[in-house]
Amino acid sequence: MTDKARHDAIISTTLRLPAPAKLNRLLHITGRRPDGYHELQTLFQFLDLSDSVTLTARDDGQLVLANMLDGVAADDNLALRAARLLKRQAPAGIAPRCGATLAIDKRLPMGGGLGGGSSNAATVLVGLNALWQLGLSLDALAALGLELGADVPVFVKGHSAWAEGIGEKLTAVTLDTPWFVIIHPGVSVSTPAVFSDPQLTRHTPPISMARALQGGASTWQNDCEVVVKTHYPPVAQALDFLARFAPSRLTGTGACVFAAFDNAKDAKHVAQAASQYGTAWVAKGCNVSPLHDALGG
Ligand SMILES: C[C@@](CO)(OP(=O)(O)O)[C@H](O)COP(=O)(O)OP(=O)(O)OC[C@H]1O[C@@H](n2ccc(N)nc2=O)[C@H](O)[C@@H]1O
Ligand SMILES: Nc1ncnc2c1ncn2[C@@H]1O[C@H](COP(=O)(O)OP(=O)(O)O)[C@@H](O)[C@H]1O
Repeated sequence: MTDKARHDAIISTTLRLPAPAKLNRLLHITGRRPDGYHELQTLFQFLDLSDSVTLTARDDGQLVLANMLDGVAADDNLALRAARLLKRQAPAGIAPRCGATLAIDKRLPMGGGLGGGSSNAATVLVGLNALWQLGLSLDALAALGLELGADVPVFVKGHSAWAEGIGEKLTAVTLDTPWFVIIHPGVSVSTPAVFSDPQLTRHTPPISMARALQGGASTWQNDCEVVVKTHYPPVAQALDFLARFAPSRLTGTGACVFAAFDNAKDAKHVAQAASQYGTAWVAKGCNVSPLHDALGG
């Protein structure tokens, strides 16, 4: 098929894809790099709780955001930035006609530690790679995604992972898949502010992946928790509420907190009782990202 025939075959295509949330089941900060970024060890897991991203191919070469997100300028929107970045990788013959309209149906709280923005970006990279038939590997897309944010590669790769570096050195792992109650305590936590806090634990001794997995969920900690609890009392209150039922943790730099349950019934019961602590969701952990499920693995 010529480049033009290939392109003509796809211009009327629309893909509606999930952009799932993630949890950091464990998050250790093990050092600080000369560029100010922090070295991490983390266990990423996806949730069956997602934004939805609709990608409609267009042949005028334009990249258009169909809807704006509150407080995010179009040029800063990670979904649009991902599309622009990918378009620059298209072969010269078809690049001028690689266009798309992007519509984001937001369910995930922004800046909540669930990685929604990074996930939107990853879904756009993976989805437009398919729509424009660019044939880039997941590894190549993950490397591109890292230019947009430390969390983008894991969403591109699409499997629960042990991550090191700034979150980009990924080893796929299989974790337990409990039901989670996730609470957003209604405050906004700034990731840069947490990482620049003088009180942050920055030198947790690195552990091996095997040891982290052997220890199991009861041993998993988040090094950002102390600082975030101190500055945001509603986060501390939501953690204390969940801890009445099961071990509770912060995800990422917050503000969302979570706890794991064996069954949906118990999780729903706790979520219903959580209303005074914020917005609560019940979601199941998954080892394969809903994005990759939707694309057929
Ligand atoms: C720490 C995590 C864990 O998942 O937190 P959440 O953002 O999900 O809460 C992430 O790695 C965050 O990833 P992401 O949100 O993509 O971060 P970026 O945009 O790359 O960085 C935002 C800012 O956080 C700081 N930062 C981020 C990651 C890191 N490993 N070290 C850092 O010091 C830097 O100040 C950077 O300017
Ligand atoms: N498509 C997007 N969805 C969500 N947030 C976005 C998006 N594009 C840019 N952002 C910005 O990225 C920040 C981090 O968003 P998000 O990934 O949802 O949270 P976190 O990094 O805390 O897990 C938001 O506060 C917002 O300003």
